[in-house]
Amino acid sequence: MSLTQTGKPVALRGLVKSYGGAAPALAGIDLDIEAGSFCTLLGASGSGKTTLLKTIAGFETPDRGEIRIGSRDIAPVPVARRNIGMVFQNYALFPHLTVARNVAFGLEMRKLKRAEIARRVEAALALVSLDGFGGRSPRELSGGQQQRVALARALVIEPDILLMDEPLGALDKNLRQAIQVQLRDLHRRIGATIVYVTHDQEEALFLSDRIALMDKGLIVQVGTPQELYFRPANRFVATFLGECNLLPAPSGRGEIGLRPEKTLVGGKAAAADIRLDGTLVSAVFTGTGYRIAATVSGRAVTALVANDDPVAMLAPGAAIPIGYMAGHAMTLDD
Ligand SMILES: Nc1ncnc2c1ncn2[C@@H]1O[C@H](COP(=O)(O)OP(=O)(O)OP(=O)(O)O)[C@@H](O)[C@H]1O
Repeated sequence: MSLTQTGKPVALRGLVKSYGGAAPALAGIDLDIEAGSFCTLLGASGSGKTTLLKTIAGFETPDRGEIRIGSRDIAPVPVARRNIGMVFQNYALFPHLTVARNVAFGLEMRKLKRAEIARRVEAALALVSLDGFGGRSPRELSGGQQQRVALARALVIEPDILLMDEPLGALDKNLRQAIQVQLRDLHRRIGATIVYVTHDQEEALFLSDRIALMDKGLIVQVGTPQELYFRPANRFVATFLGECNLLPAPSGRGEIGLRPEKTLVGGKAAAADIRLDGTLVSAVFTGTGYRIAATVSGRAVTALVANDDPVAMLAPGAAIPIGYMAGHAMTLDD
């Protein structure tokens, strides 16, 4: 048996949630998540990501607004009947139960037949590459393996949507990257709708079909990773997602955003559409090249150059031309 399924779409309308503090945790959220897509809620600490996830799950009740999963309004539906899978940072496995019993938990609650439970548990463990681990205790597993058990436990109930709150937050960087690859692959195979919370922008870029960037209880911009990276709506998005140089617009009104990889320095700036006078601050070796820090009229500018670029050999304080092609300048609303 496989756990392949078609996830359901999620529609959030005008969600407001206040805990009684000065500013609401959710200040009016509108968001459409396509069936079977991987949507990430990205934002700094306190932006409202977890509150939004808990509201969808049913652990928090919104003050206002509507949540639809598929065609049904889930406001009146209790947590246990929402058919939502959940995975959190601290795996919350039952330490006294075997891996198989942990995974079986949701199915036992639903009173499925024993043979059916065994079959689905086996399929779920295979899905997360833990075949043969059913008889072990969670204590005998690594952090990454425990997180995969938590994932199998969430998937085994064939949820309409899968909510994940910083599931890789407790893992070290190498393991996190390995599990990101597995998770992306798994999502492609099973077709579940996933709503994923992280504050790690690289993780969001790597995993998501769409990213909803949150700030102060609002969604600032939603789009594909490429849309947010190349067409940020405003300065906040431009600087939150990836690095961004901010320079005065050639028109003299407002600023433009320029990615370091589109920032030309030294000889390469000679052919640029827009040329500026810069001063070298430092050139730091990164392995793949040098990271150039410079200033232009008192503003900090970062550029990336190849290992053999003569600019990297100059002394700090040297005058260096800086430039960019007009098409690479990102117009920012504010
Ligand atoms: N149970 C609660 N009682 C009171 N205030 C809360 C509660 N939970 C969250 N908040 C407040 O609501 C706001 C949003 O918190 P939330 O946990 O949703 O943010 P987050 O983006 O998930 O942050 P983090 O990345 O740190 O988990 C914060 O100002 C937080 O202090």
